[in-house]
Order: sequence, then C-alpha cells, then structure tokens
Amino acid sequence: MLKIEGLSGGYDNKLIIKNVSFFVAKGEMLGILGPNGSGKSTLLKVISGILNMESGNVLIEGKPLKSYSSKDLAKKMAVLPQLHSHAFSHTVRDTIALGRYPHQSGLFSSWSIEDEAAVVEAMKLTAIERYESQMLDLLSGGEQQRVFVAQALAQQAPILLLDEPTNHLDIAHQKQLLDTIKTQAIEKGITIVSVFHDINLASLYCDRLLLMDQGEIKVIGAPHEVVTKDQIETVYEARISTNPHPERPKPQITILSDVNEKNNDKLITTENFQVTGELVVFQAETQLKTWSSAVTNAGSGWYRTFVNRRVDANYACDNVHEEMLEFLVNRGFSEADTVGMMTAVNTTDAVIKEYKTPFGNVVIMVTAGVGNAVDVSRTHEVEMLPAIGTINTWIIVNGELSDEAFIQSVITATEAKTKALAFEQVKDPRTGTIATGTSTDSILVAATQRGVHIPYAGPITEIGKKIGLGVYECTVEAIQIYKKAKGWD
Ligand SMILES: Nc1ncnc2c1ncn2[C@@H]1O[C@H](COP(=O)(O)OP(=O)(O)OP(=O)(O)O)[C@@H](O)[C@H]1O
Repeated sequence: MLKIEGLSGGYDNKLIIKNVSFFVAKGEMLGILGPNGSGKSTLLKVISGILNMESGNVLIEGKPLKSYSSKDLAKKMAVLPQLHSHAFSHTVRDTIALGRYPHQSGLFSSWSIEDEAAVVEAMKLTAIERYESQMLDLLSGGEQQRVFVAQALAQQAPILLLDEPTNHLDIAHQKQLLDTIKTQAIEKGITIVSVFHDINLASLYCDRLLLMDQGEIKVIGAPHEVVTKDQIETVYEARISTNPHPERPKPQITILSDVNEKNNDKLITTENFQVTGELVVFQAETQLKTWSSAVTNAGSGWYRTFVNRRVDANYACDNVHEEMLEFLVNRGFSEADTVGMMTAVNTTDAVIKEYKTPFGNVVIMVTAGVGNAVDVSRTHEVEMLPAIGTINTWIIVNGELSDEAFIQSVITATEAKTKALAFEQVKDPRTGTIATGTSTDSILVAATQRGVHIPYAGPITEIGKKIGLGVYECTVEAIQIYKKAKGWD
C-alpha cells in the first residue's frame, strides 16, 4: 500500500531523514516512535509531500508520490499534522467539511450526499456531533484535536498519516480515538502510519512499530520486538522497565525514577505482627512489594498490611471477595493497603518466626489446618469436595527481591511445606497417601525492596536456605499445634 525506499530529506541544507525504508500493508497500523527531534514529524512530512525528498522514493499503491496531482494525492492520503494553525475561525462542521475538498469537482462544486454522509460519520466516530455549530477556537485543546482527526477521517482516504493523534486528549478520549482509528483499519482496510509519544499506546494499538533514532530507523517490527528494555533505554536515554499488558501480548513500559526519596530503613521483624482471636495482622510503615494468592489484593502490588482472618469452619459465601473486603473495611483496613487471606484455624495458633541471614532477617508466618490435606498427585482419582482447612504461608524479606527470586521463594516454600507434611505423616484421607498440601493453600511473599539485591531464592542461596528451613519448621510446628487441638495424637 505504502512503500518507502531509501528516503532522505529534511529542511534547507539540513538532512534530517536518512535512508529510511519500510513497507506498510493495506489495513496495517504502523506506529512511529522516537525521542524529541529524532525526525518523526519530518518523516511524515516527506512521505506526505509537504517537504521535498532529497533522495529515495515514496510509492503509493505502486506509483511514485510525484506522479499524483495534489488533489489525487489527497484522495489517497489524509494527513493530521502535529500543530494546527487556523488563521480564521470556522465552525466545527465547516472545519471538518474542509476534509472533503479533494472530492469536490468543478469551479462551483456542490455539496453531495456523500460529502454530507462523510462529515456526519466523521463527527460520530470522534464523538464531536454536539459541538457541530460551535466555533473551533472556543473549544478545548482536546476537543479541537478531535475535530482535526474528524477532518482527516472525512477525507476518506485509504491512507491516514497521523502526527500524535492523541495529543491533548484525556485517557478516555485517547482510548476512544485509537479504538476508532484501529477499527477503521480493521473494518475498512485503511492503512495508518501514526507518530506516538506514548510508547504504551503505540504498543497496544499498532501492528508494528518503527523506532527512529537521529533520523534513521533503529528497529522496525512487532511491538514485542521493538519495546524492549535495551532498545528503549538506549534510544530515549531514560531508565525504564518493561511489563506485560494484562490482556494482550503488547509490552508496556514503566519509567524508573532516579530521585532518591527519603527511605524508611526500619527492618521488618516479628514485632510487626499482632495476633488476636480473629486475626493475624502484619503491619509495616511503608509498602512492601507483594506477590500472593490471597482473597483480597491477590497478584503483585505494593501493600503494607497483611491480614490472615479466622473464619468459621462452615464459612460459605456467594461472593467471597466482596464479603472479605467488607469485613476488612469494617475493621478499619484500607483496600488500597491490605492483602487479606482466610483460615479456619485458630489465629492464636499461628507460628511466626524470624530467621537471620547475613543481609537482613526473613520473617515467616504459617497457619496450618490439615483436616483437608490432599495428595496432589492423586487428586484426579477422587472426588474433591469443597472443604475448609488451609495452610497459609507468609514469607517477608528484608531485601530487594528480583522477579526470579519472588517465584523461587514460592517454589522453595512449597517444597518445604510438603516436606513438613511428610515429616508429620499427614495423609490424604481419600487415598491414604502422604499429603502434599491442602486443596486451598495460599501463599504470600513480600519484600521491602530496600537493602541487598537478592537475584535468586532457590535452596542454593542464603535466602533460599532460610526460607526452606523457616517454612519447614513453622509448618511442622503449626501442624503439631493443629493435631493437638484436634486431639489427633
Ligand atoms: N522547519 C524546520 N526547519 C529546520 N529544521 C527543522 C524544522 N522543523 C524541525 N526541524 C529539525 O528537524 C529535526 C527533527 O524534527 P522533527 O520535528 O521531525 O522531530 P520529531 O521526532 O517529530 O520531534 P518531536 O518528538 O519533538 O515532535 C529537529 O532537529 C528539528 O530541530
């Protein structure tokens, strides 16, 4: 659809774009990324013919740009420039109607049904119908931006060149506009080349990305090939991390700050715990990075309060998340700060211990109800009925855990827990074999993310050794307390 071959160009005596080549297929959305001054806008201007090229070729449907008359070119390609200047004030409708000029013929061209339909549709797509009769210069920056996008859409060209289409837009309008543009690409086969400053939006919406660096292509490819830590950090000269988008394989970036904020250097100890007949509560002064399979605030996040709540053995509820949240809020815990788990065992039977390491202590908390113990290798053979009885394990680390270390902590802790069940000869009552856990165990790993960097947490590491020993000892003790309470021994 659009082929760029060895394109070079720029301003008088100043070559900005150097030897740029790429191809955009019909219906494809290509995002152009790059730092300020890297030549993104200049590239769009050379492609659209606003600036003359120094060398190379721009082929539209196989024909060179220069072979098109300006009107024919406007039928093929609509352009949304970066900055809009309007010498005199128009109404919104008149501004959008200007997008129809390539479709008008003759000296006294008349407004056709198609023209009207295109303007109405463009207003609808950009949700600006209600501003139709207003003067453009009385609209907000974001509203004006949507009018100019509508003007480009009204042109009904098969190629759209957009320079920062989401400029000035709030997040709802960014989403709405990009959803609209992307839908045009998918449903009408419109080819889109768009400059973005927002790497995350570009990654989310574009099929491919082109990263510019000083007028040249640094890399072009699918978002996951372009949005890598190394490439983005090198080209933008900013520290970032990449993280997965929650719904799609489109990497997102997070800026990492280099500002030193006042740190709280207080170490986590068993003093951070309080136990009542209803709750085991851990509270820290500042948030810890936390990964858990809890009821409230599961997954990863930063929290300062962890709650292990005792529920009745007959606890049943349609919406456990809602009920648990209500419980926490009623007791003064904030949803934003708290990870919440449940257990049916006496909270006063929780085993909480501190383990010394060369760099800072690891604190472990275990509550173990093993009346519902299972042999995980045999659960497929038997009918598993919902049952109360859970081992909840918390591992709280003074140190900075890597992602690997968080996951390895879970592995190490699970192995230690299973060993504790074997040592205590806890059996799955259905199969009569040694249990490996219960059917509803939960785990929490949290770290202060201050102090020593801990890259790994397997049993070969200092931290792994303490997690292994700690979870084993605490679980054995918790099982023994449980057995005593139930009169098993
Ligand atoms: N009209 C102009 N005359 C001369 N040089 C210009 C002109 N417009 C831009 N430049 C120069 O061209 C280079 C590339 O600018 P361009 O606007 O293409 O960058 P960009 O990647 O779009 O940047 P931004 O992210 O800031 O919008 C810059 O060094 C800029 O100073």
